[in-house]
Amino acid sequence: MIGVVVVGVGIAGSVRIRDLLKPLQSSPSENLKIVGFVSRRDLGEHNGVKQICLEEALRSSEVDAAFICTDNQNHEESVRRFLEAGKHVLVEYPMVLSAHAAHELWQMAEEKGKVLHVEHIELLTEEYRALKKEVDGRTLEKGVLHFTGGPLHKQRSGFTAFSGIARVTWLVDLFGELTVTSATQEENPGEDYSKLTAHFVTANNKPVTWIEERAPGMKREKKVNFTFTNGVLDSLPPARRGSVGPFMQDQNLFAQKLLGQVPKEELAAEKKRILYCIDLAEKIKQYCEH
Ligand SMILES: NC(=O)C1=CN([C@@H]2O[C@H](COP(=O)(O)OP(=O)(O)OC[C@H]3O[C@@H](n4cnc5c(N)ncnc54)[C@H](OP(=O)(O)O)[C@@H]3O)[C@@H](O)[C@H]2O)C=CC1
Ligand SMILES: C=CC1=C(C)/C(=C/c2[nH]c(/C=C3N=C(/C=C4\NC(=O)C(C)=C4C=C)C(C)=C\3CCC(=O)O)c(CCC(=O)O)c2C)NC1=O
Repeated sequence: MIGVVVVGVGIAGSVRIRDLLKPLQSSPSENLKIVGFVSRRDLGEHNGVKQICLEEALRSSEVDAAFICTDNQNHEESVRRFLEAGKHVLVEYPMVLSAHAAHELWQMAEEKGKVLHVEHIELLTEEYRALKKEVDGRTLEKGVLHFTGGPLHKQRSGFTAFSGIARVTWLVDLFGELTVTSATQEENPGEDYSKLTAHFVTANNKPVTWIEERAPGMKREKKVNFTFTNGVLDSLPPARRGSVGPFMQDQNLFAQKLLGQVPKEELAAEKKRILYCIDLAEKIKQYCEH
């Protein structure tokens, strides 16, 4: 069995603990065993799982892997410490809040011979699968992806291009290579309002726009408007509810990696996409700062 600790017990951490306690039958996740969780708060236990301190988690020979489910600001330090301690790491997206740290930590994982897995559940939802199917094979003329949601804690979540990396990942997975041509951020701290607008071009020089807008009371929603040579897609296609939730699918993928069941080419493509998207986020940040 592969011993796992969950670090950070918020929405994501609680789902992780739940899924580790109840793996899908005959799935790779059955090889994972939760040995405890780490929290900066004193929680004692959660769903019958005991709290252990960070130092113990790093030191314990029972712990083979850590799930980093803390706020974005904490990811870099936690990933680094668990890799240094010789543990495999699963980290919730965004992996870290700078391109430099992302490349450095990936290199570190490779030197240590450890699996570094970044959760990207936005690619595993039925909503996205339906969209991808609709877009596949069509030629884009121009596109807009507009996300809205409630405000985030700026310090803990990091710059919008990183906290919203799931939208960048959608665009890259749908349309391939993108180049940032400009980006701006409007903010009204008094009203907790923020709006990021980033402009890209595709490899064929077609414009793509990403808008990430957050304010109190704004519904978590994604709107698309994609113009193709053969028509317009102006809403997300309907999707059925999947039988396996995205976090559980992600956990299975991580377990498969630990078991050496994922082909090298697939691992390399995934790493390339993750670092490529983080590099785009860094570019967007630079545009907004200048
Ligand atoms: N929620 C989701 O659906 C998804 C989340 N993610 C990613 O997962 C990570 C964590 O996100 P999420 O779980 O949503 O964030 P939360 O705000 O729910 O939790 C973040 C951290 O805050 C601490 N915390 C949680 N509740 C409280 C509380 N009541 N009082 C004080 N501290 C608290 C926990 O750390 P501690 O236990 O150490 O105190 C926790 O790890 C982020 O990187 C996010 O981007 C990615 C995809 C989907
Ligand atoms: C209800 C409040 C609620 C909160 C606070 C919430 C937080 C939240 N959801 C996220 C993504 C995500 N969240 C979900 C799904 C969920 N996540 C959930 O907490 C729940 C309850 C579901 C599903 C019913 C998915 C699939 C993603 C990936 C990005 C996407 O496709 O939207 C992220 C990562 C950053 C981002 O992409 O914006 C955060 C912080 N999501 C919420 O729905």
